[in-house]
Amino acid sequence: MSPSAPLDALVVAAGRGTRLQSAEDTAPKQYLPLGPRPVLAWTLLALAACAELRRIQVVIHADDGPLYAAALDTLPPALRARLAPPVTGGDTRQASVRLGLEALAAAGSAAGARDGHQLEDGGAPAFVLIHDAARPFLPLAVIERMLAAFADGHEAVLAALPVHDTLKRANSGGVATGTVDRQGLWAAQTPQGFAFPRILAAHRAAAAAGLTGFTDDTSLAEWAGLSVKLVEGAADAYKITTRADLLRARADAARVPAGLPQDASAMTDWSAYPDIRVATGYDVHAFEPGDAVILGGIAVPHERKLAGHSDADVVLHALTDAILGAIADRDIGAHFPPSDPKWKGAASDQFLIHALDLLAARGGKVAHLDVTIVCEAPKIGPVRDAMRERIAEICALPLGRVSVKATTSERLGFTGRKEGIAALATATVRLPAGQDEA
Ligand SMILES: Nc1ccn([C@@H]2O[C@H](COP(=O)(O)OP(=O)(O)OP(=O)(O)O)[C@@H](O)[C@H]2O)c(=O)n1
Ligand SMILES: C[C@](O)(CO)[C@H](O)COP(=O)(O)O
Repeated sequence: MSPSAPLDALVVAAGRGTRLQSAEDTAPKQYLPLGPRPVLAWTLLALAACAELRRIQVVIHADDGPLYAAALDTLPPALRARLAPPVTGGDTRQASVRLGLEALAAAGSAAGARDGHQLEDGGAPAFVLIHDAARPFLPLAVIERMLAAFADGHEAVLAALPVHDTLKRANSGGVATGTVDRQGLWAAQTPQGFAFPRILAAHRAAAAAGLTGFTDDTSLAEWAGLSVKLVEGAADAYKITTRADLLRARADAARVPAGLPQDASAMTDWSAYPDIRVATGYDVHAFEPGDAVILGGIAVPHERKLAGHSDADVVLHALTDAILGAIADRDIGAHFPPSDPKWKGAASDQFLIHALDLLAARGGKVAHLDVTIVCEAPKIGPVRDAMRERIAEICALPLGRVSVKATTSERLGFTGRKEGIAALATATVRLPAGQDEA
């Protein structure tokens, strides 16, 4: 995939959610609320985090026009402008995907003419990511792994997770009849990404052959002879299928900092945030005996660990202070006193999330984060990207807005003597006008 090859997403949202629906629910699962917005709106926000994505085609049920319109009302204009007019789906997921693909193909032949919609059609895409509306919390890192696979020349790419549970086959009476070898088994998620002409042809061929039973697009692609490349999916990209999944999603939505959906920066109209603030944070922790340090939210194997009341993650602590600095709201110690036993051994992502919540409460957004780690060891280069990904995930930021750097202090001072690690962070945040109160 060349950087300029047009990439579109297709979101299938025409199902009825029969495995979840009960008397309590007034709508199919993709329109049920998860905090401030329905499932489908979260899904679109997550996809829109991908700056390379040109347009999103949603496939809806013929009965769901008003529900779809209400879902769109919860989204910012910048995102709505990237949506093609919705098209009506079919009786199966397979049929809905095919109808969505046909709409994207038709965009190629009727550029700019559909429904007088403001979106510049610009032709059919070169690549398409097909995604379930029912998977609202797709991390941007998964999309980035898929784009990397396209760039490596793969024409069909599946986000999937290795199966870790022992698998049983059972009879209709619920009695085990055998154990399935899980070696080499993966659970398919979405997105599933394809060279657009290849998946369109495959779906057309399956329909022409009267084959209607494909539960996902990569099984159809395999049938059509495409080789499917697996990339690592994410536990967070789970599908809402049952009521238990819905309750899990409601809890997850509550943990996402208010006003900071997953693509907060990618979709932001920054002109609405004229108050630009840059603040710094600094933290130091000493080494003590151990076998790994926690840095930037990940465990880095090392001959020592960092001593501290919490997990002693200097990187997340420095970032937390930088964000608190930008909103002039004291420092991490004031919010999370080391004297409070509650924070003993605490994972530091919660400190950072608290600072992000305070920023969001003022209507603000993070524009950029930059950290410098000062230590002789461990080596930061090999874990830099994992650290960036974890920070981006915690802060709901695109990866391109998170920077991690490292330096030694030339064997000078306490870091040079390998007595501990220091981290310096800079946060650039943007706020709406009028946030001057102390
Ligand atoms: N005719 C269909 C069936 C499913 N889907 C979409 O495909 C995704 C994955 O399907 P699934 O979880 O099975 O959704 P439902 O079919 O709605 O659920 P159920 O099988 O419980 O009825 C969902 O986003 C769903 O809206 C669709 O667009 N058209
Ligand atoms: C596409 C899919 O979400 C991949 O896991 C899945 O196949 C949808 O099928 P379901 O059986 O209807 O959940």
